Amino acid sequence: MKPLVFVDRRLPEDVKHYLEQHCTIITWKPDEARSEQALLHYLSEAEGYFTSGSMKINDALLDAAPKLKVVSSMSVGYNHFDLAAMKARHIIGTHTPYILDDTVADLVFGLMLSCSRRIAELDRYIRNGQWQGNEGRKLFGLDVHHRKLGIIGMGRIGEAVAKRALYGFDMKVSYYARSRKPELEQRMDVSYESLDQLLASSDFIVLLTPLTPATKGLIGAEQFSRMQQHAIFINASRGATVDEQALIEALQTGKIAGAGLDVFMQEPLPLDHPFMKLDQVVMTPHIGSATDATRQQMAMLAARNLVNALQGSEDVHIVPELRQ
Ligand SMILES: NC(=O)C1=CN([C@@H]2O[C@H](COP(=O)(O)OP(=O)(O)OC[C@H]3O[C@@H](n4cnc5c(N)ncnc54)[C@H](OP(=O)(O)O)[C@@H]3O)[C@@H](O)[C@H]2O)C=CC1
Ligand SMILES: O=CC(=O)O
Repeated sequence: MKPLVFVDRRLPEDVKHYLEQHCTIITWKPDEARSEQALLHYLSEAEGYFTSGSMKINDALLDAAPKLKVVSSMSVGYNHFDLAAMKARHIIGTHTPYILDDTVADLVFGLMLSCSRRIAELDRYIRNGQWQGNEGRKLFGLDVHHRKLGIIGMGRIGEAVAKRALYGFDMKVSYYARSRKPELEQRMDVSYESLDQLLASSDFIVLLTPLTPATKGLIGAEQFSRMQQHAIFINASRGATVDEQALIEALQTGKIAGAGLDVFMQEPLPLDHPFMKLDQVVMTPHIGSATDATRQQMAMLAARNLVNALQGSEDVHIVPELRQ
């Protein structure tokens, strides 16, 4: 008998077809309200759960899903996994690393360029009928090329960002991570700096760590105070890695020049959020990996992870903390 799996999102046709060959799929009914209660009901019989990160995989969910063996997340980040709760129940938790690196790195560069050359702000300027044609320096921005980029979290995506900076924009690149990376430093012209050094010396600072207990609030008031006044800060990791109130103050008081944000403490961001009033902030709605091609590959990889894990195959991207 095929295992029952709950799928919490619409799948591309070929991914659905692949899953159906190996599993019996249950999913939301058309127009069904996506309540937690309904989800727990669906999960009560499921052996597999295909998710995208919107639900916390915690004790409450796992208690309601006694047959669950595998949670396959269509994301590389897995801060929605309560690792202790999953470990205690021997749940296999999988994610989709590598295939989205270039797509996310492209967005990071988009945010860097948009902040420094004021693309979003000046788009609004034209649309508002403000363009006179004699503005001069008023519309000037900052160069990206030949400046210094500091990457906090030099993993898969960090490396893809570094590549663009070094080979596309002739930038100087330094990084901070938990461990120093001699192999990477040999392969690419990047150098390790302490967090404080990196913050003080970089023109652009890109945050790309996972959200963990150690990175929660990693960048706060003290860190913003170390940055240069012309620095531009980009967060593409998770909202909670930054103290948003401290970021707002740093922007309002001119401690830093701008911020490009793809992730927020509260998503979707409420309309009355202070970021909305800051022209020097460029925001995107958590779309780092959101291209058709990349999302298609992520969906297929998540489906293969689910099927392979249910079949006991080792060809599965289990998150590091849950590997045997
Ligand atoms: N905005 C979006 O749409 C997307 C956001 N993301 C986010 O990006 C994150 C990174 O993804 P990816 O590059 O694949 O992950 P990796 O695991 O490859 O890289 C993570 C990096 O963060 C570093 N790191 C971890 N903990 C700390 C810490 N406490 N202090 C300093 N550095 C730390 C790691 O250090 P070390 O190498 O020393 O272990 C590593 O260099 C994801 O977890 C997710 O949150 C991912 C995809 C899309
Ligand atoms: O935020 C997206 C992810 O893949 O993680």
